[in-house]
Amino acid sequence: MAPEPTKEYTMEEVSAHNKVDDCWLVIGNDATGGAKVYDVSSYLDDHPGGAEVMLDVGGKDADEFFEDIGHSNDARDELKKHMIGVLKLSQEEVEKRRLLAEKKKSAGAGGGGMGVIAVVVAVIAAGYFYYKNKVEQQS
Ligand code: HEM
Repeated sequence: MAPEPTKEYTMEEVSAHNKVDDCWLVIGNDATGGAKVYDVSSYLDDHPGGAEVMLDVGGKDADEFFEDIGHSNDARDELKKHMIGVLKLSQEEVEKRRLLAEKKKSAGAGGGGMGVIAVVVAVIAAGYFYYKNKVEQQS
C-alpha cells in the first residue's frame, strides 16, 4: 500500500487552532528534520509541564520553547503521536528561517566560545605573573 501523502499546512492555517479544544503547534527545525504541525488538543491535560504553557504557544511556532526546556526522548516519542502534517513555508519564510538559523549558529560559535577562551587566558596569565613575582621576591 502506498504511504499517505503528508499533509501540508501554512502558518496561517495553523494560527486558527489556538483554543483549549483545538490546539495546534509547530515544532521542528532543519536540524530535527523540518518544521512539523502537531495537534496537541488531546494531550493538553496530560502534559507534565501543564496545559497553560502549550496554550500560550497554540497556533504558533513553539520549536524554540520546546527545545529550550530540553524535553526528554520520551517527550519526543509522545510528540510523534500528535503529528498531523508538515509546515508549508512560502519562499519568503524559507529565507527568513535560513537567515535566523545562520545568525544563531554564528552567535553560538563566536560569542560563548571566545568568552571561555578569554577567561582561560586571563587565569593562566594571572598565575604566571603571580609565580614570577614570588620567584623574584625570593632571589
Ligand atoms: C506535543 C508537544 C509536547 C510534548 C509531547 C511534551 C512533553 C513533555 C514531557 C513528557 C515532559 C516531562 C519532562 C520530559 O520528559 O521531558 C514535559 C515537561 C515540560 N514541558 Fe513539554 N511537551 C510538549 C510541548 C511543550 C511546549 C510547547 C512547551 C513550552 C511552551 C513545553 C514546556 C514544558 C515544561 C515547562 C515542562 C516542565 C519541565 C519541568 O518541570 O522540569 N512543553 N513536556
